[in-house]
Amino acid sequence: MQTHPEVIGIDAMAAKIRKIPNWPQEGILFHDITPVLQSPQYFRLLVDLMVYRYMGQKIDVVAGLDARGFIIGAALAYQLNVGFVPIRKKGKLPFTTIAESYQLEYGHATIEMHTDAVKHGTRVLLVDDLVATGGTMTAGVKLIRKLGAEVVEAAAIIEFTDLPGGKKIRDENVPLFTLYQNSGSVEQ
Ligand SMILES: O=P(O)(O)OC[C@H]1O[C@H](OP(=O)(O)OP(=O)(O)O)[C@H](O)[C@@H]1O
Ligand SMILES: Nc1ncnc2[nH]cnc12
Repeated sequence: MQTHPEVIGIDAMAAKIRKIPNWPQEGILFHDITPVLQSPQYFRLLVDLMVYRYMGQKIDVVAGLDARGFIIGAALAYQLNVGFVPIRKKGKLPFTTIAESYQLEYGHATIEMHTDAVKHGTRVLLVDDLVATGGTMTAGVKLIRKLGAEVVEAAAIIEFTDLPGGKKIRDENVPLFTLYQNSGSVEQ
């Protein structure tokens, strides 16, 4: 019998995202991207799909949101041949910072950015793994804009369609690009 190689595509990549019910708290269906990152084929697909989207868009810098946005964002920045800026959870950056507090699906947090990370007019691509309520991504947009830079687009692997994150980001006049959309809080 003939065997067929696994078809590598967005649907197959999405199927690799592991769903953990009630983590980190009751009622949350946690979407764990580590199986995607562990696979050389799917990690490459994920980064390459974003590289092809942004390679002609005159991106000056990729900003990644703590912590999973660092993994995708740094690989993307390397391939686009631009710098990488980490937007970190409060208290981790050593130089002068600006801060923004926000709510997310399972709590609240504050993120910070170095004041010299971007300049007026810098064209920034903002990256994370997942958009749920959009609180984290929107806080990132606000930080970048406080420094006078432009958010060309916000990009993530997953967008939850049953939460208002996508709308919240687009209401800030920031285009949102996601590879995969699902009703995140409901077991499929
Ligand atoms: O759209 P939102 O409701 O804001 O949720 C999305 C954010 O939540 C997760 O990060 P988390 O704060 O759990 O941090 P981690 O990456 O350090 O786990 C995820 O990686 C996004 O950054
Ligand atoms: N359900 C979820 N899974 C993974 N990361 C998240 N960030 C916010 N909500 C999340």
